[in-house]
Amino acid sequence: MKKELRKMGLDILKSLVGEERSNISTEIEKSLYQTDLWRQSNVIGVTISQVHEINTYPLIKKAWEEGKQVAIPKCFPKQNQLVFYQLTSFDELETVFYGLKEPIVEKTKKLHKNDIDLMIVPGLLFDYNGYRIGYGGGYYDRYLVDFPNYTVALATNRQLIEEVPYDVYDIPVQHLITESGMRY
Ligand SMILES: Nc1nc2c(c(=O)[nH]1)N(C=O)[C@@H](CNc1ccc(C(=O)N[C@@H](CCC(=O)O)C(=O)O)cc1)CN2
Ligand SMILES: Nc1ncnc2c1ncn2[C@@H]1O[C@H](COP(=O)(O)OP(=O)(O)OP(=O)(O)O)[C@@H](O)[C@H]1O
Repeated sequence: MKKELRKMGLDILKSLVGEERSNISTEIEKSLYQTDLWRQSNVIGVTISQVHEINTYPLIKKAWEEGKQVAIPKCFPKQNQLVFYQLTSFDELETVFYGLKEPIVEKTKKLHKNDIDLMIVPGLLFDYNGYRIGYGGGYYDRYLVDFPNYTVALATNRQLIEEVPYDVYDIPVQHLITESGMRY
């Protein structure tokens, strides 16, 4: 079930191309910047987007411009664990498995969970209760168990569906922002 939905979510993201893709990204960004979530957060946790994902590069640049700190995850696959590092320049990234870009440990400083004010959680499909389908690593579900601050996801309206099946360990996101604004 989750597997088919994962493919569906991935297909939706991959179907976004050209001007439509950039318009959606811009609308999502504008909505995010208008929220208190963004304005009141000094440290933003966010992934380095891949080509088919909602573009996070502009958000990262905007955060730096506004004097915010940016925390980027690195995967530790053996424990399925994420650790966040403070990125101050795109030169501090390296490409790892699946073409994922991650912070270079030697060039960046580790950030503690409590220090991240707003976590932008990636996902492929979402429902109205904040349940999400991710890539299946369970990385975020594990990380968010004792995450004390705010969570938000960015997606196109097409990634928002009636109901996502969830398990006991799934942690819903608190907020979802699409090209129509903050949906919840
Ligand atoms: N840009 C970006 N970076 C990101 C994420 C993301 O969604 N987007 N992540 C979001 O979480 C984390 C990486 N997520 C990952 C999720 C799964 C696998 C993985 O190894 N998948 C296996 C199948 C796992 C299984 O089904 O048990 C595979 O593809 O072989 C790797 C990384 C952190 N960085
Ligand atoms: N808190 C947890 N403790 C132990 N195992 C977990 C936990 N959360 C998730 N898992 C395991 O991780 C695997 C993947 O979970 P799931 O399918 O929900 O991933 P996902 O939400 O799509 O991925 P992600 O959280 O990385 O975006 C599951 O097989 C589950 O057993």
